[in-house]
Amino acid sequence: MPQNPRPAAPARIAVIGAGAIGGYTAALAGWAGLDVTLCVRSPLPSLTVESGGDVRTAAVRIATDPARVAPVDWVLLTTKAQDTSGAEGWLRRLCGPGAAVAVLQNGIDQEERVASLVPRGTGILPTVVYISAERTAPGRIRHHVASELHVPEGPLGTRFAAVFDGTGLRVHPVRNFATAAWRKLFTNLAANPITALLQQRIGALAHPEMVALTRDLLSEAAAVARAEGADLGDEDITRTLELYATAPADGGSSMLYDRLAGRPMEQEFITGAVVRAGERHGIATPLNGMLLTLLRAVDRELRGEWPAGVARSARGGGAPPSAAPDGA
Ligand SMILES: NC(=O)C1=CN([C@@H]2O[C@H](COP(=O)(O)OP(=O)(O)OC[C@H]3O[C@@H](n4cnc5c(N)ncnc54)[C@H](OP(=O)(O)O)[C@@H]3O)[C@@H](O)[C@H]2O)C=CC1
Ligand SMILES: CC(C)(CO)C(=O)C(=O)O
Repeated sequence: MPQNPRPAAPARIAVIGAGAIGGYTAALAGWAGLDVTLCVRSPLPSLTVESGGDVRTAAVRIATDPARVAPVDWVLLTTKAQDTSGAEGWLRRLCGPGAAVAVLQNGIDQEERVASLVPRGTGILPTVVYISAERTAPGRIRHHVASELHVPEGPLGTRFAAVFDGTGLRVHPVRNFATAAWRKLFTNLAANPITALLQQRIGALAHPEMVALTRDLLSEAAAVARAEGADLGDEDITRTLELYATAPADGGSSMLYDRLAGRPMEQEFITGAVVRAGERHGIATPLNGMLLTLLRAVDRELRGEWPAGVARSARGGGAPPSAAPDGA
């Protein structure tokens, strides 16, 4: 028996995406001594995270080319859901034998989104993200509140929780993951579309009219969630309203940040997931449907797909055409 066995090598982690969630989770893992490679689409000199008044540079290696990375133990996929297929090059290089991918994305179909993009036999861990963070500039992340992930109970979830033990990121394996995913979706169904459409922060949801609208949106979604097999009830609606009421008023949502930065939004995977599931079960979702239609209109503008003359910017900031001239 050797007298001084060598300590086990730190787990090798690759995080795909250097946005709010990727940047924050990569930084926590790096500060805890894990071996972290941050896989980026847009090159960055470094990554800095601001949390609780502290500003620190993350201890991560930054990679820009999938051809130059080696297989790791865990891949954290943190792109927006609509960018999942664009990450295939990274996934195929990073997933060797024994590797697993944790999908840190909002919505309900995380596993299905990734299954065809990874080598056969790669473990896929859908992951519910309870973190509020914002990319304020390239390579600069502001952490607002919370550092929790929920994963399905089982060997993969246990392995994942063990890797992140002591990093500050709390990983909770949960028995009924479908319910956990829908419960998280509830927290997005009002916050994300409403903040993005209004371009206002979470504090906007505190007004009594917004509370009533949120309750109606979530009641509609609860019927769909139950039809999908999730165990959600009125207490989940109340819990979500409490969450909004106690969230920092100046926090936002990932959809608001996309709108403000002019990036495509995730509406098809959040509001769209409810509307599509409602259609499958013959359950009407008029409020969510209306939000989806409005979000799609904004998204077309963000993608530059508006017919000429229709975009908001084309109307300019001047007086409407019918306004009477000064002094008339
Ligand atoms: N922000 C939040 O508070 C929360 C977000 N979520 C969810 O987490 C997920 C991630 O959100 P968030 O971190 O906010 O998103 P961001 O937009 O902040 O970050 C996404 C990152 O993915 C990168 N990316 C996209 N495609 C690729 C690619 N092919 N290769 C490498 N990087 C790529 C983007 O690169 P580029 O810099 O080039 O745009 C960007 O840096 C979403 O599903 C969101 O809904 C969940 C809970 C809270
Ligand atoms: C709004 C929040 C932080 C959860 O409530 C979120 O999940 C998001 O920004 O997408």
